[in-house]
This record gives sequence, C-alpha cells and structure tokens, in this order.
Amino acid sequence: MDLFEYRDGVLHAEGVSLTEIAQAVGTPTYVYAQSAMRAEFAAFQEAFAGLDHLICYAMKANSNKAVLGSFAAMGGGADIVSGGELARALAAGVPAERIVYSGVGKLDWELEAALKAGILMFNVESAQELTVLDQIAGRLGLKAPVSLRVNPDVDAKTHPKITTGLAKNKFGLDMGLAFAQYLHAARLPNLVVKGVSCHIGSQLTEVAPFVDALERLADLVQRLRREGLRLEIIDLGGGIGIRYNQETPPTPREYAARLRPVLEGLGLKLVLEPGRRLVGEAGVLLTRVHYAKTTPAKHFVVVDAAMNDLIRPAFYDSFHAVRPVAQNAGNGQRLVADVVGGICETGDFLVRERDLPVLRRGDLLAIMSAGAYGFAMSSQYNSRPRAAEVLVCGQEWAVVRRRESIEDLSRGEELAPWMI
Ligand SMILES: Cc1ncc(COP(=O)(O)O)c(C=O)c1O
Ligand SMILES: N[C@@H](CCCC[NH3+])C(=O)O
Repeated sequence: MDLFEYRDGVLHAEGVSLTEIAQAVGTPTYVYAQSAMRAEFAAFQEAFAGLDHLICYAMKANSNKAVLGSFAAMGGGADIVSGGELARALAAGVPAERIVYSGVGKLDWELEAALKAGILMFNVESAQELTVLDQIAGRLGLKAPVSLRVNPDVDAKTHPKITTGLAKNKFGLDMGLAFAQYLHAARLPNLVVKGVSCHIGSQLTEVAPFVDALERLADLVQRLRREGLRLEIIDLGGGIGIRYNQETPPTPREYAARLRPVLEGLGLKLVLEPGRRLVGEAGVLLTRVHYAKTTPAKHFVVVDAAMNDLIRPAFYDSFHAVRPVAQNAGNGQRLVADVVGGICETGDFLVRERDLPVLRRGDLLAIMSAGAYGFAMSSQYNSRPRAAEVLVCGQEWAVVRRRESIEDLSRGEELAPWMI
C-alpha cells in the first residue's frame, strides 16, 4: 500500500483525508504518518536483530515531541546536537541512558547539562573538547563516557553540502590523529573511554561507503585493543537516504546484511543514528494555491508555503515530488510551472519547471517526502508564522504543534523608549 494514496479522488495520509486536515487546521501544515515512521523504526530493529544494538534517532531531522515519543516508546534513543535537543528528548520520554551527543561545537553549559542528565556517550569531535569535558566532569565530580568521532575520510557520494566524512570537512577527528587522542583520553581522570563513532554524510544511496567507514573503524578498534583499551560501543552515525525522486537507497535489511560480517567479529554494541530515513517519506507539507501567475517566460503557481517552511529546494536545489490533493485537479489539463512561495527571494521555490496539472486558486498540494529537515529547518523569515504540525495514526489525527500566531512573532522582543 502506498503511504499517501488517493481514496475517492482525495489524497489521504493513512486513513485521513488531507482535505479534512487542511479545512480544520489551515495551511501550510506538515502532516506526518505515525505508522510509517514506526514501520521504518521496526525495520531497523528487525534488520539488526540478534546483534546488541541501539537506534538513536537523529532528532535534528524532526524534533517534534510526538515523533520523538513514538520512537522512545519502541525502545529508541536519541542522537542530540545541542542542549535544546537534550531538553526536548528528555521531555519526550527518551531515557538519558539512550542518548548520544554529537557535534563540533558543544558549549560548556550543554556539556554540563548532558553530564548531569547521565547520557550514554559524548561523541567528542576535537582534542580541545576532550580537555574541556574532562575539566567540567571533574568539577561536577562525575565521569564522562566518551567516544571519539573519527573522520574516516570516505566519499559518501552525496550532495557536497551534506557530506561529513571527508578530511576537508569540519567534523570529527582525523583518522591518523585519533589513535594518539584515544591514548590521551584514556589517561584523563574524569573520562571513561566507551567507544568509537563516525557519521559520514546524509542521504546516502549506496551501502559501500558505510562498509568502507566501518572497516576503517574496526581497524582502529583492534589497534586500540592491543593498547589495552576496553571499548564497548561502535556508533556508525546515520545517513541512509530516502526516495525523493528516482533514488533507490538501500533498505535497512540490505544495509545490515553488508555490515553484519564485520560487526559480528567485533563484539561491540552497535549504535546507529538514522534521522531522515525514519521520518522523511512519512511526512508531507500541505499547502494551498494562492495565485496562478503567468509571465512571458514562465508559469508560476504561488502557494502559501515558502522557503521559510521548507528550505531544502532553495538550499540544496533538492527535488520534492508534488501531488495535488484532489486527484482530478486541472481536469486533465497540464502545464510546466514553478511552485513558489511569497518570500522576497528569487531562490524561494519549492518545485521548478515541473509538469503539473493546471492549478487554480484554492487547490491543495502535498509536497512529498518533507518529514525530515522540513519543519526542523523552518524559520520566521519575512515575519511568517511557522506552520502547524499534525500527526496521523490510522483514522485518528491530532495537531502536535499549533500554527504560530502573529503574537508569537514578537514574543520576547523588548522596545525601550530610547530606541524609538
Ligand atoms: C552526527 C550525525 N548523526 C546523524 C545524522 C543524521 O543523518 P541522516 O538524517 O542523514 O540519517 C547527522 C546528520 O547528517 C549527523 O550529523
Ligand atoms: N539538512 C539536510 C541534511 C543535513 C543532515 C544533518 N547533518 C537536508 O535537509 O537534507
């Protein structure tokens, strides 16, 4: 069954009509299908069954608490990258001992909060971070569980803006330097060396770069063991891609099958940090056509969503499929058009030069595969309130984040008399 399919001529998310949601909540609105997210999570668990493993959802992809809570209830943990994410993960019911903390720029207060919470592991990304973490842990009378995020220098063959495992990227510790840093970390009094980690990039559609990275990490683990270090965890990060257009990313089962032979020989607990894969295809951005506009050069469909709601096309030139909510939109007539928002930027587009039904004011569109890095990367640019978020489960649905109001736009701002 298609996740989003037409019933009686109307696009549905699971058992719920998108027209019904748009009428009740307005647009633009993100709609997430919970069963699809759960099914993806379960696919990872099944693929790695029999191996000691923990799926730490990379919550940067979609940090709605209802989404986080859904994975936590299935035994999932979280990969966090900030103190804000730590707070949200804990509030959504993710146990601290299932949280790993990545990122090149962890601030002192963030390290302190995560230490006090008792997270599973800090994926440390620089020599200086080791020193700072050791000092903070010492001051608090705590021991910090660490892995070093190494940069295995493999080509993830993905968009240049989302590759992270190349030597020239800012992420992780150089593979050649990591060995010495491990020996140094093992001597620091307030650190406990727990594991090794990496994350090579996002939206990968091949397994080979993951296998490459795993083999390099496995080699490092063996060398460290010979030095007497007792490692318990190997964290391979996230990065498995989804289908936006014609891509054929590996399934969790195919991914697991290729990694298993190396993992089984290592005897370590496996941590994975999938983000996009768990939520991306399960979400759409629901938007309404506001104007249809034709210039001498082009046709434009101006909708009520814009780059502040979904920045991926503007930022990465990324492709999102678009489907009319009414199956018979355009009554068979088609034309090639750009779907754009109302923001004052030429780069404000959702879809470019796409063959579409002829769309009219009031028509509803679903921008597909928008569950990951959609709302999470949204902003209030042009003073536009952020969209609502809705979670669907079977025939049920609920608003899991209300649309921002005009008042929300000015919250926290202060004007003193001398300013005006
Ligand atoms: C450290 C880390 N882990 C996990 C992820 C999740 O990546 P993805 O959404 O591609 O699975 C990212 C983002 O690329 C990341 O930086
Ligand atoms: N935000 C990106 C991917 C970056 C992943 C985070 N490290 C996207 O929309 O595809």
